[in-house]
Amino acid sequence: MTSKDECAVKRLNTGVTVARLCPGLQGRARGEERTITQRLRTRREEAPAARFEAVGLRYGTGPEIFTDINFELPAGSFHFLTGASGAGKSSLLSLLYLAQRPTRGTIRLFGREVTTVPRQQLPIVRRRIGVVFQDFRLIDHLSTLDNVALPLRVAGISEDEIQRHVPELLAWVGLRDHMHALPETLSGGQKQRVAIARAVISRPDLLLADEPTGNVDDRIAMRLLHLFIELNKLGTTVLIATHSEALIDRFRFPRLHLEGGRMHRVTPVRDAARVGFPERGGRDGQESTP
Ligand SMILES: Nc1ncnc2c1ncn2[C@@H]1O[C@H](COP(=O)(O)OP(=O)(O)OP(=O)(O)O)[C@@H](O)[C@H]1O
Repeated sequence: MTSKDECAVKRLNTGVTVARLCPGLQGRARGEERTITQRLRTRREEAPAARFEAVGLRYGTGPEIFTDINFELPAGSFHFLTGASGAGKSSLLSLLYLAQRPTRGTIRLFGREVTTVPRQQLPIVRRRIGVVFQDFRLIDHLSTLDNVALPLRVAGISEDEIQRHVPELLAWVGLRDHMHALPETLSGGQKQRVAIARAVISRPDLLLADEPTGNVDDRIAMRLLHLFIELNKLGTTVLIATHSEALIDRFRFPRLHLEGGRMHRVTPVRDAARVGFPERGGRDGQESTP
């Protein structure tokens, strides 16, 4: 990472800059930002970003990996998703981004029942979701810049806007010198940052990230977390699947923990009294003292 990139990443704490960098889609044009207070007021009236009711899942004829999952992601919330390897974190995320349907139960996204939605209507819901996949899923023949620009191009954002925002966001995540590189020439950590930039560039309503800091060092991991937090302050509901105790300990966000096919809500002990009560921008978790 160059020193210019480092300065850029430090600016992430402002939030205002993230709003400028990630222009968003559909009615969230630049210059039309709602204030945090307006967002808070609106959020109270918003349906939960996601709601699972008695959800079960099995692959083929295998055992049920989820027996009875019930939980809700309130609009604008920030949660970590934890669980031992094989507990079902990636499977839960795949239900949330509609890559598969549950064996039973009901899933609502943004207030809409999606379990039975016809397949051709799924892209409308998916467009509101940004995903950072554990295996990145970059498009091999597209450069870093083109991979990240993809959601904006699909949404019909002008090339002018794309050329203004994408390079700046890439510089922020430390990829200024790799904008024209193909994925095969990037390290695991660099690919991960491309995947993150692609997921956040459209300022989705719901951001799902599967081990988004698994391939980077602690310093960059903290910076990427700040990017998610700033996005969350702008209204995005965030769910991050992670094994990283460093992240979980350092940031006092509530945890959804998968174990034995069920979901358990874990309230950060240090912050137990405050969880659920909006504070500093309405988040129910904040970074603890480093
Ligand atoms: N496509 C699939 N077909 C069959 N079984 C699967 C499939 N995907 C996952 N599983 C099984 O479902 C269970 C949950 O897997 P999943 O990958 O969701 O767990 P995880 O918590 O994300 O694990 P990790 O932390 O190791 O990434 C495991 O037993 C796994 O073998």
